[in-house]
Amino acid sequence: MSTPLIDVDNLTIRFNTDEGLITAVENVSFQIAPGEVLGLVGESGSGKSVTAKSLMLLNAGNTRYDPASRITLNVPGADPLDVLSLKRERDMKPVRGGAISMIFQEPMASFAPAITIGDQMVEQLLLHTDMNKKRAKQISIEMLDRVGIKEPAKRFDQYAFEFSGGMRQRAMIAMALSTKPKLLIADEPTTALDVTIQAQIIELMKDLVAEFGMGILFITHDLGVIAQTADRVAVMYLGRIMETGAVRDVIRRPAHPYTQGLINALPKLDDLDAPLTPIPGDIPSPLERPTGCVFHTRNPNHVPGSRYEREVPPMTEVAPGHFAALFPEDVPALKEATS
Ligand SMILES: Nc1ncnc2c1ncn2[C@@H]1O[C@H](COP(=O)(O)OP(=O)(O)OP(=O)(O)O)[C@@H](O)[C@H]1O
Repeated sequence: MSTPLIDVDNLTIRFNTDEGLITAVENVSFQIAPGEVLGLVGESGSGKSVTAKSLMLLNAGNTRYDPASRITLNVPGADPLDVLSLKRERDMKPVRGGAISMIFQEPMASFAPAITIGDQMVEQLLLHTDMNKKRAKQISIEMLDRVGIKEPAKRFDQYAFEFSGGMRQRAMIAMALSTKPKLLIADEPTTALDVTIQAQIIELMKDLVAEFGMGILFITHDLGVIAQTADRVAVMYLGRIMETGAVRDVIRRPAHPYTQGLINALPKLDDLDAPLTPIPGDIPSPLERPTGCVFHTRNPNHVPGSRYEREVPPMTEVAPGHFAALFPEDVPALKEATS
């Protein structure tokens, strides 16, 4: 990979709580290149949002980043930025709505109810660019048009409550993209939408990646959405990456039992009578993180007493560019190659 836009290295995030220090993300590493979409997938509570928020330093006040964690933002033409070292609000400007923008599942949360959509878009542009108000209005209307909002000049003067759900999502994308971010973080951006609008939004995002060449971190619990949108995927469980690689390789040939479980839990459209096979058990509380491989307590193939109970398995390359958190002796292809 050429210089990645964002380089997350060994990220460990803990939270100080009344019950003690809990680990939400542990030794997570990934990179995103310009024009690349990385999907981050996993069940609720696996640490996807906390990971994403760390890129913009948006986690709550009780967050403790491990000193060995590094997040480096490489914007072409600028010096590499050590994100976790930023302390002052004004130094954070590049990562908050400048080089990085974020869109959320619930667009209402992104818009102030009593300010028009247009004024909010203009305000954001004035904050992050050198353009004047007239140009900011022009760009905002162009962006509303670009995301498929009809009569954009009229819509510019309306409030979020006057928009339908799908339109609000489009407006939020327009606002997030108007500053031309280098990296877009999309946290479950289509979960609340019906499937037709969801498909339109996904197509729109793909077009925009091609047009602007930005990188996207796309977060979802839905593997089907990942298959449609991402180039590569990282599968998270209880704060750790279990498997990562090109999306087709990971979905067609999942190597880790957790990824296999997520795929088996999906309904099969060609066999609606087939029983769904959810992953057994619930995600343990972060206060009771299993030792060794965090998934061993739910792995249906777990052999009691095996080293997975004590040791954290390394990210083993199971196929070129495709890694899984397994000891090498448990990867069938590697076993054949080495024996
Ligand atoms: N400020 C905080 N203080 C304590 N714990 C927190 C805090 N923020 C997040 N957590 C915990 O961190 C863990 C990971 O949460 P996160 O929201 O990243 O999960 P997620 O994978 O995005 O799930 P979802 O799909 O439900 O959004 C959870 O156990 C959550 O309760």
